Amino acid sequence: MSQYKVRLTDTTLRDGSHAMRHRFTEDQVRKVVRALDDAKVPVIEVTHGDGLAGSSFNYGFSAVDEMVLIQAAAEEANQAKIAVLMLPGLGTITELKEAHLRGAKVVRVATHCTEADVSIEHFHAARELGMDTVGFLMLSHRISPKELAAQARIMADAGCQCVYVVDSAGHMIMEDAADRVSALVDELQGDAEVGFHGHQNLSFGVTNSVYAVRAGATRIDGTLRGLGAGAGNSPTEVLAAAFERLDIETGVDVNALMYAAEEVLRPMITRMPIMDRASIMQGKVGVYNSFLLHAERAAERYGVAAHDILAEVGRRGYVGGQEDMIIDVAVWLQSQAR
Ligand SMILES: CC[C@H](O)CC(=O)C(=O)O
Ligand SMILES: [Mn+2]
Repeated sequence: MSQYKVRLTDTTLRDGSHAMRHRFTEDQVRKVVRALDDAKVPVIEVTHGDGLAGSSFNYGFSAVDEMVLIQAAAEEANQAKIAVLMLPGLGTITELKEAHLRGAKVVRVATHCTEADVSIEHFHAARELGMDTVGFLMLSHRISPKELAAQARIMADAGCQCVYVVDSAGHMIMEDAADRVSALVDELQGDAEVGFHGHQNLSFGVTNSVYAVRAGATRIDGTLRGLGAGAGNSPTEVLAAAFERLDIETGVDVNALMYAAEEVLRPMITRMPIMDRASIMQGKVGVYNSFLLHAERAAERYGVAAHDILAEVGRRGYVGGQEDMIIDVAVWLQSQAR
């Protein structure tokens, strides 16, 4: 019997939505959910890339109302639970209740790593609805393992059943992930599980996930073909194959996942995330991956380089939710060039 057991969550239809500019159609969602469900992936996340109610001028409009997509996903899934992401303040309990009515069974409440207290009400509401609850501490590299563990404690005390170390910038390298996961496991003492969400900016998404599992994480995120924000996520099919080789039990069908990645998702992809100059810069300086497309748009508009914008955003320490301030940086860089 394997020493390690892990529950995979696939977020192609949420984090992958960033790379798709939030253009997934209902038919695409149905096909991807069917394929992931056939591969026995236990949790599938479906929402606008920025979570419930993310469809907006600031974050980019969804092609199809996310509630329609959530319901379609719930209709297609036989064994998988459908998860939704929410950022308190953007998504509210009103949207959470509607997502639940449409069939969502899991909510992942995402906050900046120092702001766990803004999730308390959302966890209370989700538990009252009978949903599974997950906390998502974004940009987890920005604070020490000990400080992160204190934030995880706030989430667990509010009713969160699994707290994730989230490498939103793909900045972490091996022990960065392991030390944070260990600190959370020590702090939570079984009051909540610990998860890990990796990105590929420095090509460590899968390796960091292995380190996270060995440090005690029991839930790991991925996306098919690594479709996701910035340089993309840890690819679910690679995680599954690597875990199989390492005797880490996932319960998924690796061949069915490879089919899902290659035959089902690949033809839908309009922009494949890569480790290019801008996304490597995000990993190097620790900038939120969701900023990439915003920086590219500002770069084109103001005639400056996206990687320069992202480097400056890193110096200024911006966090998720400050997307509009990327324009300030682009304007400032343009003025410096004159
Ligand atoms: C919108 C939140 C963000 O994309 C969540 C996430 O996947 C991350 O921080 O990596
Ligand atoms: Mn992500």
